[in-house]
Amino acid sequence: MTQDELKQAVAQAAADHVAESTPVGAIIGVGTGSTANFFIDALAALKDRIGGAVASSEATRQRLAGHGIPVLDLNEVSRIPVYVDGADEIDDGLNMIKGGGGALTREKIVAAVADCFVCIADASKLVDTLGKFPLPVEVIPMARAHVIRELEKLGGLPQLREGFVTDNGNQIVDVRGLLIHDPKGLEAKINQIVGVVTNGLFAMRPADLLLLGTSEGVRRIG
Ligand SMILES: O=C[C@H](O)[C@H](O)[C@H](O)COP(=O)(O)O
Repeated sequence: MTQDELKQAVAQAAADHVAESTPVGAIIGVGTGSTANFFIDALAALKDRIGGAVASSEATRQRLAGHGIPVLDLNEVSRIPVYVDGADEIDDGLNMIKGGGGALTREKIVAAVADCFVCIADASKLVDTLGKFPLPVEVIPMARAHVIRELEKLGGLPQLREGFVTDNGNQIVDVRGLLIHDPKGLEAKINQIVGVVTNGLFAMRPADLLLLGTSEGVRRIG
């Protein structure tokens, strides 16, 4: 199977999970990226059953709207039973690195409101130790140089993502060369650097369920 076919299979499995596990009229949290895009396409078949969706990025908002799925502002929503999103890396404790597409902050906000985080990923994303994928950090532009110096002190090789602006008007610094043995501790430590909005470690709020696309079928972990 190709990587896209694996992504499509987990996206369909997530849409089936939404249909089975949420009440009619539920608001669904929707992530960002190529795997999440397959999920949005699968979710379109449920648009008369769900109450609408909360988007984790402008790109996702546009794709949902293109399918005629109502998109709600998070501030109008008190409960999201399920949030479905991809990941750049995930370990067997369901801690993740996210933000390859730069949407980490809004993703973390929607995930924080959701009762259940379902991660959808092809098998290449499952790793023993997080950190091979450069860790994205969203920074307030005027703090960029300060944050880069502080990230260097943590042992990483930070690099500005040139020409990229997040949906929040900020910049992304990608940190290479980290072997992350304590994802929760590092997530907290980086978030304490003044000028950091958030970083792409999702360890304080890991996924609850991983739907992993393999050539033998979709594996459920968690
Ligand atoms: O900012 C982007 C998100 O965190 C994505 O969920 C992540 O980068 C995975 O994207 P993809 O499904 O395209 O590999």
